[in-house]
Amino acid sequence: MCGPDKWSDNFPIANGPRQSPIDIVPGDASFDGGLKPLKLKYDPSTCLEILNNGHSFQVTFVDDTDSSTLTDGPISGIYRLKQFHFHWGASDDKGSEHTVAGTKYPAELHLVHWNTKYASFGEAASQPDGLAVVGVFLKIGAENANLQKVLDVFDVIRAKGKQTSFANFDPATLLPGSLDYWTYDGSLTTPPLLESVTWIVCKEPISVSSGQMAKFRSLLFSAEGEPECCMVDNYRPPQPLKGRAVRASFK
Ligand SMILES: C[C@H](CNC(=O)c1ccc(S(N)(=O)=O)cc1)Cn1ccc2ccccc21
Ligand SMILES: [Zn+2]
Repeated sequence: MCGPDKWSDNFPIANGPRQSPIDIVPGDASFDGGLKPLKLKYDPSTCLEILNNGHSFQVTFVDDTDSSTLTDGPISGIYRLKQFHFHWGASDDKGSEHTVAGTKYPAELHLVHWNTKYASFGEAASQPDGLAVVGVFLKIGAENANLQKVLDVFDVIRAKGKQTSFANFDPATLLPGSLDYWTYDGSLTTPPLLESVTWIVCKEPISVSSGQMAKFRSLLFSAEGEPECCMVDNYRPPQPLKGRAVRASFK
């Protein structure tokens, strides 16, 4: 498996100056009163499909209009929602990409948005201000009924390459009550590891039950007809901060 340790062979940017994820140390983050509250406006009718892409599962959205957008927060302009996906572990003690003072969460949600000053996601993905990803930690607790709507279609997308239509899902139902956040300049956490992401990591986690985490682990990295390989530990470990500032939207 070409795990994270091998990525620098093919993607030298893996050792670049603004790689993600990072360990967020709350005491080292500087409160910035100039940061605006996040403004997330999502239209469930833009939800299109859900697919197993072999390294996670993702829910993709129609992004040819400003129906589902991220504005304000640390960014300027309008960023459109392209997709959301998750990262998780083989057990409940690991799985998130960002960590908080060394604490790993069992999973992390990423809502991926692209800057509409560029013509498309693909073009934006190679620009330093091209993408904005909202990260939300998942913490073991009560069953999450909104998340369950996504898990209920896993049987149809169990193997790599499988996809199915997925309509009228409102990603706002996966957001925590508080949208307090940390923000820093970073990258995609999977190859091509492009340094084009303004990261916006929510301080408050959402809940997931242990049984629901087991459902995540029922997905496969492998395609149909291949030896079954459980989709687990699809997270990149924290990368060097290299002098970057992490700002907090809250005191
Ligand atoms: C970079 C793209 C594939 N990667 C991603 O989209 C991606 C998004 C978010 C993360 S994370 N874990 O940091 O949130 C990681 C990878 C390939 N690609 C290149 C051009 C392009 C055009 C349309 C669709 C995909 C395209
Ligand atoms: Zn991700």
